[in-house]
Amino acid sequence: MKVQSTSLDGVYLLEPTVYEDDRGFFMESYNDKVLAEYGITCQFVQDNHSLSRKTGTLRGMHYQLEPYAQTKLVRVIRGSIFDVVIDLRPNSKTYGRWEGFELSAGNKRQLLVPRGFAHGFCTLEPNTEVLYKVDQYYSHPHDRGIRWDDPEIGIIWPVVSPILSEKDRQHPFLRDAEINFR
Ligand SMILES: Cc1cn([C@H]2C[C@H](O)[C@@H](COP(=O)(O)OP(=O)(O)O[C@H]3O[C@@H](C)C(=O)[C@@H](O)[C@H]3O)O2)c(=O)[nH]c1=O
Repeated sequence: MKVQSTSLDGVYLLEPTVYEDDRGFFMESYNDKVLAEYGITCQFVQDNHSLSRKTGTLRGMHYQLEPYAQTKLVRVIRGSIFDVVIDLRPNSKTYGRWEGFELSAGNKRQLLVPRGFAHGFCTLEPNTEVLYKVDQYYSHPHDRGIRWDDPEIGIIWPVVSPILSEKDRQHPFLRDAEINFR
C-alpha cells in the first residue's frame, strides 16, 4: 500500500498493492498497521455503501458536527468519481481550501478524509458504487452540509448541472455554516 500526503494536512491518498493473476486480482483493501505508520489510529465502526445511477450525480458537501465528527476512508468498487474535501478546521492554515481526486474501480485508490473536513463526490460514470468506512456513527441531528457551488470555495467540478438530492440543494454557504471543530 502506497500512502501519499496531499496539499491538505491529514488527507491521504492510498494506493493498494494489487496482485493480479489468471483468476483476477487480490489486494488488501484495509490494513490498520499501515495507516498507523502515518499516525492514523482511528477505529472504524460503520461501513457505508452507495449507488448513484447516473453520471453527474453529486453528493455533498457533508460533515457531522462534534462529538459525531467522522474520519472517512472512501473507495469506489464500480465506476468512478471526482472526490472532494474541504478543510473546515478553523485553526488550519488551509481552512476553506478544497482538493479533488479521481477514485475509480480501475485505479482502486482510496481517500482518507479526517475529522474536520466536508466531503462529497460527483460520479463520472453511470452505476457508480462507493464504499466507505467511518469512525463515528451516523447522527441525523449532527448531519450538516455546505453548498457544492459555494463561490468562495470555488470547487472546479467536472459537471455543470449535477443531479442533487433535495437536502443537498438547501445547504448554506461556508460563511453561514455551523462548524464546531477545534
Ligand atoms: C450517511 C447516512 C445516511 N443514512 C440515511 C439517512 C437518509 O435517510 C438516507 C440517505 O442519506 P443521505 O442523503 O445523507 O446520503 P448521501 O448523500 O449519500 O450522504 C453521504 O454522502 C457522502 C458524500 C458522505 O461523505 C457521507 O458521509 C454521507 O454524508 O440514508 C443512514 O441511515 N446512515 C448514514 O450513515
